[in-house]
Amino acid sequence: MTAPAPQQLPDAVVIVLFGATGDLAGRMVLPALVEVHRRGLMPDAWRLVGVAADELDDDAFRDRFQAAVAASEHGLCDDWDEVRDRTRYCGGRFGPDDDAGLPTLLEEVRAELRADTGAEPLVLHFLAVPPAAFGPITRGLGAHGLAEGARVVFEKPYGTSLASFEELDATVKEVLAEEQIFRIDHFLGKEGVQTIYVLRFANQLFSSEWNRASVAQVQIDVPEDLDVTNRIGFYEATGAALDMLVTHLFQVAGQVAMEPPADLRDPASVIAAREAALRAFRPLDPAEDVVLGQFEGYRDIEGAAPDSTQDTFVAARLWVDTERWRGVPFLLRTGKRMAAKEQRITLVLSPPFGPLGGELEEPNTIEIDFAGEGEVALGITVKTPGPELTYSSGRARLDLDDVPGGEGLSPYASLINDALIGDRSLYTTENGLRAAFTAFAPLQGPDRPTPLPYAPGSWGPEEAHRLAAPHRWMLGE
Ligand SMILES: NC(=O)C1=CN([C@@H]2O[C@H](COP(=O)(O)OP(=O)(O)OC[C@H]3O[C@@H](n4cnc5c(N)ncnc54)[C@H](OP(=O)(O)O)[C@@H]3O)[C@@H](O)[C@H]2O)C=CC1
Ligand SMILES: O=C1O[C@H](COP(=O)(O)O)[C@@H](O)[C@H](O)[C@H]1O
Repeated sequence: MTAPAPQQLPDAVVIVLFGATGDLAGRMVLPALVEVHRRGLMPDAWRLVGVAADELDDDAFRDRFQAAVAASEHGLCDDWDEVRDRTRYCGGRFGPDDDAGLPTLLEEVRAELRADTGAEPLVLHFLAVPPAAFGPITRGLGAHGLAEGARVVFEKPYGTSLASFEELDATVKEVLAEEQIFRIDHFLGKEGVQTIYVLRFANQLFSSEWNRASVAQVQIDVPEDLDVTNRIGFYEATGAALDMLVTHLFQVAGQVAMEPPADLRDPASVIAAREAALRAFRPLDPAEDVVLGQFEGYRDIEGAAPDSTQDTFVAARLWVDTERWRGVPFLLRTGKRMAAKEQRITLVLSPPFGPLGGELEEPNTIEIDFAGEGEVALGITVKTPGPELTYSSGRARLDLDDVPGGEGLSPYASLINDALIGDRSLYTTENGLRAAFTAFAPLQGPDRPTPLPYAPGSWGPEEAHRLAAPHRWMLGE
C-alpha cells in the first residue's frame, strides 16, 4: 500500500524523547528512529533531543544511544557519526514547575534547523515514560510554550480503566487538541496487522467472505512463552487482561471487524471505521465469556503476593454487534509462560454447502500471522493425490517478507513515520479507547472471575477450550 496521499513529511523536525534513558527508549524507540532515518523517511533536517532526569552531557547520552542502536536488530547505520551529531540531551525533571532548560535547548536546535531549511520545524514529543508522568509532562509542555503546533506521542497504557482514561484524557486535552495526540498501540504498527486492509479490500476472494455468512469464528491468538519475573512489579499491578486484551487485542479486533472506510487513504475515514467497530463491542460478560488464568509458580516469584489473584492469561469471547458480525464470536487469547510465542488472526470459515461440506473435519481458514515480518496463509482442503477420492487439509502461505519490492518496517518505525507525516490512522483515538474501556469494564468489577491455574508451557486453563466450541483454538493442541 502506498502511504496515505495527503500526508506530508515536514521540511524539518525535532524529536524530543522523554524517558530517553529508559528500557523502551533503548530497545524500541531509539533503534526505530535510526531505522526511519536509514530508510530515508526522515526529513533531511532532523534532530533528536533526549530528556530524562540523569544529568548527562550530550556525549554521554550519544554513547548510550549508540550502544542501544548497536545492540538492535539492524545495528548502526552507515552514516552513524552524522546521526550522533544530530543528537542533544536535556537532563532534569521536566514538568509544569520546572522546565529543566528544555525550552532554551529546543529553541537553539530549532534555530539551527530554521537556518538550514528556512522552514519552521515540526516538534514531535515522544513520551516513553511511566504513565504517571504523562500528565505532568503534558502540563509542562503547555506551561512552557512547547505544545503549540507540536505532535505528542503517548506510550501505553493510556489509562487503565474507563475512569482513569477519562481523567488522563481530560488533563491532556487541557493542553492539546485531539489531532495533536498520537496514542501508540504498537500492534497496529505491525506489518501483518496493516496488511488486513489490503488483503480485504483488494481481493474479492477475501472481501466477499469477510462477514457472518462465511465466517464462523474470528480468533486473535497471542500466546507468549515469556516469563514475567523481570517485570513482576508491573505484572502484579496490571495483569494480562489489562496489559494485552483491552489494548492490543481489542485494537486488532477493531481492525478485523471494521466496515470498509469511505477512503482508505484518508486517516479520518480509517479512524472513523475502526472507532465504529470498537463502539459495537458488546461489554464482556465475565461469567459466560471470559476465562482468566495464572501460571503455576507465579506466586513464588519474588515480588508477587503469596495469595496474588493476578491474571497471567486471558481468553475472552467478544461479540461485535454489527450487521456484518452479529452472532460471530471473536475469540481473543493471550498469556505468559504458554507453550509458544505466536501472534495469529484466524478467520474460521463455515463449511461450504455441497456434496462434501457436511463431512469436512477441518474448517477452511484465512490466517494472518502478525509476528515479525508477517505472513498470510490459507487453510484449505484438497484432494489427496492418488486413485481414491479422499481429501486432506493443507496450508498455503505467503511470507510478507517475500513480497517483491517490499521491505517491512518495525512497528515503532512504522508508527514514527506516521507521526512524522501526521497520519493518525494507526493510532488509537479518544472515542476508540473510550469504547474499548467500556467493553472491558465488566472485567474490572465484582464479577471478575478468579484466575484458574495452568501449567507453565501449556496452552492455559482447560476451561478456555469451552469458549471456542464447537471449534477449537486453531493454535495449540
Ligand atoms: N519496556 C517495554 O517493553 C514497554 C514499555 N511500555 C511503556 O513505555 C513507557 C516507559 O517504559 P519503560 O521504558 O519500560 O520504563 P523505564 O522505567 O525503563 O524508563 C522510564 C523512563 O522514563 C523516565 N521517567 C521515569 N519517571 C519519570 C517521571 N516521573 N517523569 C519523567 N520521566 C520519568 C526515566 O528516567 P528518569 O527517571 O531518569 O527521568 C526513564 O528514562 C511506560 O509507559 C511503559 O508502560 C510499553 C510497552 C512495552
Ligand atoms: O506491550 C506489550 O507487548 C508485548 C508483546 O509485544 P511484541 O512486540 O512481542 O509483539 C508483551 O509481551 C508485553 O507484555 C506488553 O506489555
